[in-house]
Amino acid sequence: MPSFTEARSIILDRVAPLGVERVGILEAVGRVLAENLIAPWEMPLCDNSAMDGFAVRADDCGETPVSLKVTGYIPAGGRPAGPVEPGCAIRIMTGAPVPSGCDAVVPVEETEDEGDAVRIMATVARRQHIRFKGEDVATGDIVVPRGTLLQPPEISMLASFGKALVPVFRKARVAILSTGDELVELGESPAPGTIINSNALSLAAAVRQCGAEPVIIGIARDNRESHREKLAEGLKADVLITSAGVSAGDRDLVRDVLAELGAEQLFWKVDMKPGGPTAFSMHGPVPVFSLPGNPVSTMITFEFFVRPALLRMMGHSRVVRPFVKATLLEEARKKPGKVNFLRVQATERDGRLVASTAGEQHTGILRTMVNANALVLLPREASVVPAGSEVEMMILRDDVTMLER
Ligand SMILES: Nc1nc2c(c(=O)[nH]1)N[C@H]1C(S)=C(S)[C@@H](COP(=O)(O)OP(=O)(O)OC[C@H]3O[C@@H](n4cnc5c(N)ncnc54)[C@H](O)[C@@H]3O)O[C@H]1N2
Ligand code: MOO
Repeated sequence: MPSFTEARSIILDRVAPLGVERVGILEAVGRVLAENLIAPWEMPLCDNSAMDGFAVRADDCGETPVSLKVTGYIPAGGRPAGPVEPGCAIRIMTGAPVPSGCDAVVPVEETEDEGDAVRIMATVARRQHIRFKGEDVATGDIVVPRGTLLQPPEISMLASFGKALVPVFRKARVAILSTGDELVELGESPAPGTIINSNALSLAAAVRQCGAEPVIIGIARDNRESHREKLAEGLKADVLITSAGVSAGDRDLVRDVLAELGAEQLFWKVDMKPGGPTAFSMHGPVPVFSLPGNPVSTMITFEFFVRPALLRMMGHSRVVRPFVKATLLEEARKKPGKVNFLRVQATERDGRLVASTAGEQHTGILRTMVNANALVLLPREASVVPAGSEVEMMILRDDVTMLER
């Protein structure tokens, strides 16, 4: 039986980035750039002022205070002005091209207005307050490499070079199939013995959170025909996720029917709890994740196995949530023989991460998952992990280290 890291490696060895598509620049946020952005021109395009003030010749300002005749004005967006005569200055705004002959800009705060002239009060160094042509980016520089996750700074760079359409890795289309005769759809009333198909929604939410596109294809009932029909439909997507029907029950048909449809099973059962009965197979290029049906197990196995795969398929290079060190605040107990993941509430206390249990840890308890923001790894052979132990913890929610104000 593979460990969860071995199982994840088996998956990641089998998946690769999908194709490339061009999307509008704002649609590209959160996506991964599929081609290097090479600067088609330099930036800035000309020497320009970094301050509102006066463009001067530094040589005229050897001894300050000194008065210079103001012979012109260049606003931002103004045209580059001709050479400036010795003893003269040009009023200039931030971003405006520095006129030829000038080699420094004096901020307005360091001057006094004298009508037709300006009095320069502070000392002036050559090159001060000028943004030089090409100092940011040279023509031909790779300014955003292929594989970069696009965030506002990269969007700024793309926009600066006129890229309205951006090549990004395609979104994965992820089919989500629930299985089981006990399931009813959201909107129907549950009765004893039935259960609302919440896994389809939690999985769709998780898929969407990864930036992929969920396609909920409904419920396969507990017979071979229904499984065959629904699984075949799901296999048309880039990825198929099923929930339930993978443990030892006599109606657990998912793996069987997948094999019948030609899928190659790469593992079934992982050394972890929750999530033990997870199976993974490939049907041609389509990865198929068969997740256990307990809603908690479904979400946890999505985190460990599906999320990294979807991210890789969409071009991300950082695909695995890390484990960080934390101090466990209460004793945890378990049966030896399997790695367990304890659902915890993580917080930062005096600069250290601490974890306390998020509630009853039975896999059937959904509320504990709602209360949790992290998982603590309890090692395979441990039976008691004492309070105060340093443990490995995986943070699941992005706001854990944000401050409440
Ligand atoms: N004899 C054994 N029994 C079980 C084992 C085992 O190893 N031997 N493993 C247990 C573990 S661990 C888990 S996890 C579950 C996983 O079983 P399945 O994946 O086959 O899922 P089901 O038994 O069909 O359902 C489990 C549970 O989840 C509920 N469920 C199912 N689908 C949904 C859905 N779409 N939305 C919400 N809830 C769902 C279902 O009603 C059950 O309560 O097996 C143990 N048994
Ligand atoms: O592995 Mo099951 O997912 O423990 O409840």
